Parts: sequence; C-alpha cells; structure tokens
Amino acid sequence: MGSPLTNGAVAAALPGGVALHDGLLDRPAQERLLDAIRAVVVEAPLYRPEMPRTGKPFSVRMTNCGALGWVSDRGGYRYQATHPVTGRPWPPIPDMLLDLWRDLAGYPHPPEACLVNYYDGEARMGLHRDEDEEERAAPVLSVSLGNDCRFRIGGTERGGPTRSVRLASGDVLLFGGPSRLAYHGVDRVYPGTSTLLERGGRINLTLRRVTRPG
Ligand SMILES: O=C(O)CCC(=O)C(=O)O
Ligand SMILES: [Fe+2]
Repeated sequence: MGSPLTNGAVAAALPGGVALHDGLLDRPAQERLLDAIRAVVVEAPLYRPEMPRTGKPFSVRMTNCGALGWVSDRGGYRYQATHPVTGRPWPPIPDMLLDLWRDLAGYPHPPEACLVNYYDGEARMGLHRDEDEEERAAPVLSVSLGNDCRFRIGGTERGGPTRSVRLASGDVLLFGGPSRLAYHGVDRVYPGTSTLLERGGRINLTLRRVTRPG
C-alpha cells in the first residue's frame, strides 16, 4: 500500500496530510469492530465529560481503551491511565484497531489511546485541535461507525477556512503531517443513515500516540 497521506483523488480535495479511506471497513468488519467496542464499553462505561473551568457537559458521551485515555473535567484536558468514574484501568485497544494503525498510520510505534465518542440525538463536537499529545509525528486515525456525519476540517489556525466532508460507517480518516494540528469538529449527525447501531447515533474511534517513544 502507498502512503496513506497521498490517497489519490479523494485526498486531493482535502488539506495536505488528511487522507480519507472511504468505506474501508465493509459491513462484516464494522460488525466485528462494533462487538469489540461493546466489550470495551462493558468494562469502561460511556460517561459524559465536562468542559474545563465551566463544567458544562459535553453533548457526546465518551470512554477509552488503551494504556491512556483522554478525559476532560473542570481541571482541564489530559490523558490518564484510569476511567474517571470507575477508577479502573482502561481495557486494551482491540486488535482490529491495532492492525488498522499498523497498516495505515505510517508510524512505527503503536497507539496508546483510543478515544470512543458516542453521538446520539443532537450531539456534536465543536472545532478543536487534538493537541494534548506530546508526540506529534504520529497521525490521528479516526474510524466512523453508525450514522453519517458532517465532519469539518480546516487549517492549523483558528478562524481559517474550513471544508466539510461527509463521513459514513466504515470510513477511516487520518490526519497527520501538516494537518496533525488542524482544527476539526462534527457539525451534525444525520439520523437514519445507517442500520449498524440498533439505537441509531454514531460512534467515532480515534487512535492516538500520546508519548514520544524513549
Ligand atoms: O467524531 C469525530 O469524527 C471526531 C472526534 C474528534 O475530533 C475527537 O474525538 O477529538
Ligand atoms: Fe479531535
């Protein structure tokens, strides 16, 4: 496979360093991955994080797997080794996701965190950068399951131009290189666009390398 960051015509319409692998996971693969994520959620239940300082609840619910998990509360954004509600270590990252990272990330070390976002109803995610990771040489690898969404991505400066791309179940998006610190967010999820999740909604998984290999 060639570099995931030069993915032909689709990538050409996206900012440099962003690669969309449209429909990479077929339906059986999506179902296998969903089963693995269900097992994660049994051990590490979804919870609703809060914004730093204000304590305003997120509209998405979250959990993690991996040695580290991304959390947000009044104290700020950070990675930590335990679930903030149960106090237990996060469960391991499913092999399927580790395989995807190995095949696509173009980075020689494994991811340490997989953030699981669950969007139901009106849930969305405002424009932000993933910047709590010390290691910036690794891309962020994002997998979408369930209903389609309108994903927005821009440049590395707040307030710059953005474009939107529709992400569907089974799509894998990488942002790395010059787009590793690009602003991005989810404007909305389109109800009834996938039958994968019985109760509807959308799951997004993002694999991240957090620490610099020593
Ligand atoms: O849900 C998505 O597609 C994006 C999630 C995201 O940007 C994040 O969790 O940092
Ligand atoms: Fe993000």
